[in-house]
Amino acid sequence: MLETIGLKKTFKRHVAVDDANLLLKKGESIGLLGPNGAGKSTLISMIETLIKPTEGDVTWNEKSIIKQPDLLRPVLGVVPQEIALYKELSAYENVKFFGKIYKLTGKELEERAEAVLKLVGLSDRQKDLVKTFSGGMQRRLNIAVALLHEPEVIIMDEPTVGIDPQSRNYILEMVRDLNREQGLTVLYTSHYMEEVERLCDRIYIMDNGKVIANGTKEELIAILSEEESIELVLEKPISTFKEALEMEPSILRVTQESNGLKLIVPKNNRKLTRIFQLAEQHDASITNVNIQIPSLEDVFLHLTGKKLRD
Ligand SMILES: Nc1ncnc2c1ncn2[C@@H]1O[C@H](COP(=O)(O)OP(=O)(O)OP(=O)(O)O)[C@@H](O)[C@H]1O
Repeated sequence: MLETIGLKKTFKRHVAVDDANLLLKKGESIGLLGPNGAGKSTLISMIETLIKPTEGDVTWNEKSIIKQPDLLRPVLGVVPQEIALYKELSAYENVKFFGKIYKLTGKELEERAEAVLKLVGLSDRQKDLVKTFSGGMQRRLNIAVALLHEPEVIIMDEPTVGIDPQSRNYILEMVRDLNREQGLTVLYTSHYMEEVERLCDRIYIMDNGKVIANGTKEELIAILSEEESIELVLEKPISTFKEALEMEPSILRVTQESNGLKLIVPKNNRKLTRIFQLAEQHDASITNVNIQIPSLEDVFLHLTGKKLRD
């Protein structure tokens, strides 16, 4: 069991992480969601014992790893946000190099190297130089390196940023299998709500250094149980129509979407007639209306006032 207790990190006068309490139980998969600068990487770096907290503690099976980093390090795998590989070496050479850092040698190293390359689907490219790999293949190799020493816990910091959909899908399926079938405990940070929804048992939402909510997807959505969203598909954007909707007391929030507007309104108080009246007044042509129960994205917006990928 991995736990952060009142964790805080201050850089000069800027509080990057403030009183963060996270609990990651054995075999669980948790997601850490937050906009840029929310403090996710700083929080993770403290768990990885790469930076020291200003206040608070991180415990592994109830023992402080701030005091004894070596309790967690041997069982922790880390997939950093930036790809950390030697581009002039082959995939196999990279894996062997990092294996030696984990103190693997001889037959054991060879077996583990083969196993992780197979797991990430790179066995047939193992002799090729990393510089010839696509971004997605490099990410997969980065994950292979993190799994070499058969960790119990893996921390992945946005492991699918900037890669092709096929590699992304491969990585998501692999992490899911490792968690569900092999019991690997996973802490996964992402900008992609759908990834966290797909992979994680529980989700922590961070903003401005604070953990502002946590729970299962259903629990988080229940925060908005009194609300629903109305999607208005518009022929073309009309800024005065958006402004008029924003002024309307019965409409809680208005956000711009690619093909129109999304409104959050109280349940049972949709005031659709009023919306259509305003559309007419502002010459806005509504081509479609969808009424939906809130999504996790709506919860995020409700809690942080921001879209996840602003
Ligand atoms: N070494 C540092 N010195 C000063 N400020 C820092 C340092 N590291 C992070 N910060 C600041 O702390 C805040 C949190 O940053 P952090 O990188 O943890 O956010 P994040 O949620 O991981 O964002 P992203 O998704 O962009 O990686 C930011 O305002 C950042 O500028």
